[in-house]
Amino acid sequence: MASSSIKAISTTSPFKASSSPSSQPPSSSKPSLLSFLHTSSSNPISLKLSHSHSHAHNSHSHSFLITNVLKIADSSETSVSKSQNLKPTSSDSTPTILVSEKLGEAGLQVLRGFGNLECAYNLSPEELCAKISTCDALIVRSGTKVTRQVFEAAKGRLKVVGRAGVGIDNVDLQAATEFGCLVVNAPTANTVAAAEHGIALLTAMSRNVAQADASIKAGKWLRNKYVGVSLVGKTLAVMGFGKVGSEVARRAKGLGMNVISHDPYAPADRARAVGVDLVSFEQAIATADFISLHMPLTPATSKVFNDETFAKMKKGVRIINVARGGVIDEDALVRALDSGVVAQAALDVFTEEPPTKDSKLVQHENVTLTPHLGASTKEAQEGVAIEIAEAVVGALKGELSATAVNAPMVPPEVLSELSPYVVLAEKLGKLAVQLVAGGSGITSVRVVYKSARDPDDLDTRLLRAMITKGIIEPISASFINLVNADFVAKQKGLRISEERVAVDSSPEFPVDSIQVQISNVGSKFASSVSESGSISIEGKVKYGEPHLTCLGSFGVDVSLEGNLILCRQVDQPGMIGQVGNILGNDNVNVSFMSVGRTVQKKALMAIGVDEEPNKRTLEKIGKVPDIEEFVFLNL
Ligand SMILES: NC(=O)C1=CN([C@@H]2O[C@H](COP(=O)(O)OP(=O)(O)OC[C@H]3O[C@@H](n4cnc5c(N)ncnc54)[C@H](O)[C@@H]3O)[C@@H](O)[C@H]2O)C=CC1
Ligand SMILES: O=C(O)C(=O)COP(=O)(O)O
Repeated sequence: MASSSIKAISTTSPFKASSSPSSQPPSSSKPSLLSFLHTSSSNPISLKLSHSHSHAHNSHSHSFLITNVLKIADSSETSVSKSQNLKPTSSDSTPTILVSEKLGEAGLQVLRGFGNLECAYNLSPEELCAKISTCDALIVRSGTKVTRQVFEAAKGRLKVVGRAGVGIDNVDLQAATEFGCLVVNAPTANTVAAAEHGIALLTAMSRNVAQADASIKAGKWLRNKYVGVSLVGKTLAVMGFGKVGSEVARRAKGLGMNVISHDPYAPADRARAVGVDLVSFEQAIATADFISLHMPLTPATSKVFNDETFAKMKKGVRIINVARGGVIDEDALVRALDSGVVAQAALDVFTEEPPTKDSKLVQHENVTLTPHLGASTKEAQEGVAIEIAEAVVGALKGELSATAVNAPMVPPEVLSELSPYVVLAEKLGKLAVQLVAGGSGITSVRVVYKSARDPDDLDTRLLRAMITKGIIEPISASFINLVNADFVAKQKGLRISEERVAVDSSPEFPVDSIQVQISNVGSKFASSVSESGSISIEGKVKYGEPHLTCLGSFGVDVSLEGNLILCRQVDQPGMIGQVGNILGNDNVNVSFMSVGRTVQKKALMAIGVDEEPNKRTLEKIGKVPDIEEFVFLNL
């Protein structure tokens, strides 16, 4: 029903259609705290916009509302995610946290104080999959592979994976994102430990400490065999000038080494501040006497040290790897060691851990090995354990983690400032989609933020995620959260473009208004169609509350709460009374009423009602002469 003059009646909103009745969350759900970060694409959930949802919004402060956006562990909400195929949580719905590798006691204490803690080490992949559907959080180190199968086996219950350390190459981030599972890591507490281990390997290797130790224990006294090389004055190439790399560089400078670094993303001034020149990859490997690896394992860095690159190195180069085994082609390294291109290697990490005992690399005389000990100091392990425990507990409480790996990191102060706009964004998304005829076929959404702020000073990712949530959830079985909003939008072919318009208002407020435009769709309420042919609505935050301020070309001022009847009518006396009478006679309580008008003698009436009027009442409104169209919306 897209035509402008036809009375468009929507008594049964498509947003209440459920994909499968059994998958419907209980209508008594509070706003889904758990739900925002929690999703399960394998676990379709119908998306009835229950009244209680709106009521809860009404009755809580914005600090509560923002938790609606972020919180994932509200006990009363677990039923949303468990509505099908899911094993029940523990009966008291306290979150269950599985720790699958050894974690420092201080971190375990934090976890015990918050949820049911289960420590189960050395689980096989099958055992992990069997267990995971009873867990809300999983904490791992580098030894647990958190694969897609794990997320599938979680059946929607797993909300956060905490990596007690830096490297997240053992977690399938894509799968985590698709399943709406937040991944957090502990990126800072083991930096020094890893750097110190790098230096330990550098010095031990250059003076053959491990080999000499083994020989003396074997009853030998080989003073001539284990003559080493000096470090002072030698060139060290630090590959990856991040947290660990820069600490290694600093320490190597202290040893009198000339340090260069290659890192395509590191700022040159940060390197200069440590007295390090950033150089190209080729230059680094061609000039270095020692090469220390400190980049993450990614598709771009996988086997970046291979036959071709070893061939470009200075003959007799020495390599230290405390990063990830996968950045080196290990067979190529054996060849380079055999040919003498690489004089020595010191390795803490391996493509496969543990490496096989008979691996040529492991057995090579010129190779010094440690079993992934970079982070293994008492201090680092306690620090990492606390860092990850706090991040996981925070995530389970619904706070956005500063160490989220697969979700926008929004600092708490930004979050608190944006909170009313986050609510507005979701409401606008929900409202916009309800204006689309049939509620579907949306492919292109344009969002215009009017703001007096400098564009760099306005982070819209959260707002975009909420608009996406508002648009997609009511019309699909997807459950959207901050983790998977962009992914689900893309999957559904929904393109969301954003535009910022500078306005001359107070920069004290981050956003002046948010406009949502949906193009190339029919509208069930023609008045919402702007001159450009798109459904267009605009909202503002007023007194901390979301308000609809523009609908198509009509200026309105309507609180975006609860149930709303929008009527377009001839601008003449008596219209409000007639509609008000119908509602009153049918026992429908009106919470507010607002009228906007245009010069063409058209008026737009917005009526807030306590509950959805029945079909007959709505039909009576439709029959009022001079009401040209109307729509019922549930916000
Ligand atoms: N052996 C162990 O126990 C430990 C290993 N690690 C590993 O060390 C590595 C570095 O950790 P952090 O310094 O904390 O991480 P980080 O993220 O602070 O630093 C990584 C740096 O690598 C750079 N980088 C990315 N791609 C690169 C490329 N193609 N070439 C050169 N540089 C590139 C990044 O720009 C970044 O500056 C990670 O792989 C981590 O998993 C970290 C701690 C302990
Ligand atoms: O933090 C990292 O990236 C590490 O490699 C440390 O690994 P671990 O926690 O000791 O298994």
